[in-house]
Amino acid sequence: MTRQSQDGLAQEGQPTQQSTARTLSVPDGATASLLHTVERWTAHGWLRSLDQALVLFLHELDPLASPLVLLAAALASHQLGRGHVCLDLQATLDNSRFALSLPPDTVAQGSGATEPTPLPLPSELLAQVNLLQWQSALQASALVAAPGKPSQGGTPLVLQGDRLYLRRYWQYEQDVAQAIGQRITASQHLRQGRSAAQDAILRQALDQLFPPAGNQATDAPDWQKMACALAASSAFSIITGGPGTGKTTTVVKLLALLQSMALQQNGRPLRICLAAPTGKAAARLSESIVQALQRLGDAQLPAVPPAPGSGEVRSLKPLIPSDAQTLHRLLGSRPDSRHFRHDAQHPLALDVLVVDEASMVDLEMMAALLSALPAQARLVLLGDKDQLASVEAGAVLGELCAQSERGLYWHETAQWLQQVTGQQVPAELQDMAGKPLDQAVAMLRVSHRFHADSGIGRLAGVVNTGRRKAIKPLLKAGYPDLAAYAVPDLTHSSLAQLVLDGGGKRFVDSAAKRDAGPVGYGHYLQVLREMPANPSPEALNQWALRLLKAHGEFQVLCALRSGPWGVEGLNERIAQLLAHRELIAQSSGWYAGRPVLVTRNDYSLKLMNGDIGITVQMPAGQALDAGGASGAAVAQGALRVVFATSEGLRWVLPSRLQAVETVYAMTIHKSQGSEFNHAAVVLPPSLSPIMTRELVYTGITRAKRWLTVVAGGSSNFSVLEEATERQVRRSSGLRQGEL
Ligand SMILES: Nc1ncnc2c1ncn2[C@@H]1O[C@H](COP(=O)(O)OP(=O)(O)OP(=O)(O)O)[C@@H](O)[C@H]1O
Repeated sequence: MTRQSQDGLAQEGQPTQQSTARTLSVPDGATASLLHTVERWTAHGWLRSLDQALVLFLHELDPLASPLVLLAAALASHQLGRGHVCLDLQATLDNSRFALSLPPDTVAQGSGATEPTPLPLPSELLAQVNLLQWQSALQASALVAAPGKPSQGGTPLVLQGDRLYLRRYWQYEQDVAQAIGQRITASQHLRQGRSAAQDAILRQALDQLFPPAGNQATDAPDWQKMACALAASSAFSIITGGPGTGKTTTVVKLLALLQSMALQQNGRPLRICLAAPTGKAAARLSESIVQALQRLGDAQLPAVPPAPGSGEVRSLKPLIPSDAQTLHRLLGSRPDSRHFRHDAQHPLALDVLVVDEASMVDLEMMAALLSALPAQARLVLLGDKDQLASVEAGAVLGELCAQSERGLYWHETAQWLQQVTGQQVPAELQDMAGKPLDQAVAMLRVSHRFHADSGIGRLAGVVNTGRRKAIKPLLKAGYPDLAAYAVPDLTHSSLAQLVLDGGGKRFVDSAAKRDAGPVGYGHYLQVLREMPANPSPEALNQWALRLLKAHGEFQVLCALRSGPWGVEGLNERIAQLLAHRELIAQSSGWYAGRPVLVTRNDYSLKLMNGDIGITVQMPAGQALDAGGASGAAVAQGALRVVFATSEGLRWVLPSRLQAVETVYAMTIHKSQGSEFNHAAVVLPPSLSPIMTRELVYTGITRAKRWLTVVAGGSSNFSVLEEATERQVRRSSGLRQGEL
């Protein structure tokens, strides 16, 4: 039972000796009660040990700290584990039932039924507390720094309005806001100081790069052209948009534009770097840049002056790099340290940095990146603001783009865009209440990948705008690229069909039933059997590339890790199924055909978190080193796992792979930054806290050509409908200031 303490926080029965013994001093009744509750929450897995350790540390630092402060600290730390940068006090009071990450049914039942005193919930503890009381307790605490208090440089907690931070995260947020703010201010001065002659040159280059063909028929403004103009005139810019809206196409044109301007101005090309948060995303960016460069006709490229000392006409294309690297590699990560080789004292040597899949960049990484960026360098972030936020705390891109649907362009921004692009910003996207940041964000609004009759594009749009009622009719409408069906249990034949041959018969499109249709895992396992006899190293490498490509054609995605409909259950079931069909020799351990996902960067093996490899049985005497060149001969039948990395193929001994898992099924979280010709999103029978609009949208948009949506159990897609209504709002204060 809970009763009330003097400071308004409800308390439970007396603590055990064990809990008080952990603290340095003997706490008073209310504090002891809170410490006891925190201990029990941790024991039940409602809090992390890390959260409890923080509370004990704070109590040691200040034995007089109010239980309200200790509770706030526990919840703030817990929120970090859920991706929130801070604890939003008001939101917690409004919805204190969900202050801990418990499935709602566990909350309702409590879990202390078998214990002497029922386990109190945060909602019970906070029942009599209001925002003012909580803020006052925090303001008064020696552990908390807050505006208006005398300097409290070293306090572990910081209160900013109704947001409580652990100091480190408050600092990251300050640093990020300040660094972006500085770049935006510099850009405003830059744009204001532009001469009419400079704008005329810019307009000419933009007209050349963006010939008017595509958009004339629709009267829609050419957002790619406007995005390019905004980014070309800003030290910081964001180009956001859904799949296939042309982010890479635009950035390649931007880089061509920036190089041509640099060559005109001082004869020297810019040092450009491309990066992404994961190895997979970096590889995909490289691929997309190469393709976008191929599509860019020479006639579209602005003229550049001849190289000094030679009369030769220079081409811009070689000056646009296509090799992207991970952010960790760019910044120079060090083993066992959260500090990078590059920081404010050792800045990166570059003039332009393009970061793709920026929605996956967490706050700490963004702070590190901005601090290592030289003041004069330009930063361009690319990403889809509606995708899942980073695994670690923060939702930087989402927050910076929070207003991008509404544009909020100032009149002067719209006027300047009209002047240099000839494009009109629609009146409804102009608003003098916009902030400086809004002037640096461009949202691409037309998908060029999905046709008007594409089910994938429509489903993504319906989910993204929360139109729950439109989902089922859309799934049943017979779109050629979309199949949706229920699978009552994991042994059902339709799941087997999907996994083996892609379930082409389920698609309306007749092409889907022919060779060019969607494939399942049977496809790459067939290629596996086609290893050439006695191959030369080159022939083996060619075959391995074909194998990896075939594997990338299809992927089963799911929301959860554990349970029968999670990665664990599906991996086991799919492996059994393939073994039963004799497509693989066994369903556990290491065997030819086992696809594995790297779950941690391994710099010695040059493998990145997210890389996928296939286990293969080597031909007799084949001599290959890890890089695919000739090396020590391997015994007949020895297993190697082959990976395609940015530096070519790598052949690795299974025993050297420390952090890998089988990847017949992959969580949607892990799939971010990847795309598959055919993606099958398998939904669990019931809703779990992890299932949100962002998760489902991210899953759907992994499919490039074919999408299968499987409703597990008897849910009949209600899980999809319900998840669509749940949007993640990560607490943070990035947009609270002048940004
Ligand atoms: N203005 C345009 N007109 C016609 N097609 C376009 C246009 N812009 C891009 N495309 C085409 O759309 C496809 C996707 O373009 P791009 O790769 O640039 O998009 P993206 O937003 O980077 O996609 P992703 O979702 O892979 O990140 C490409 O095939 C490209 O040729």
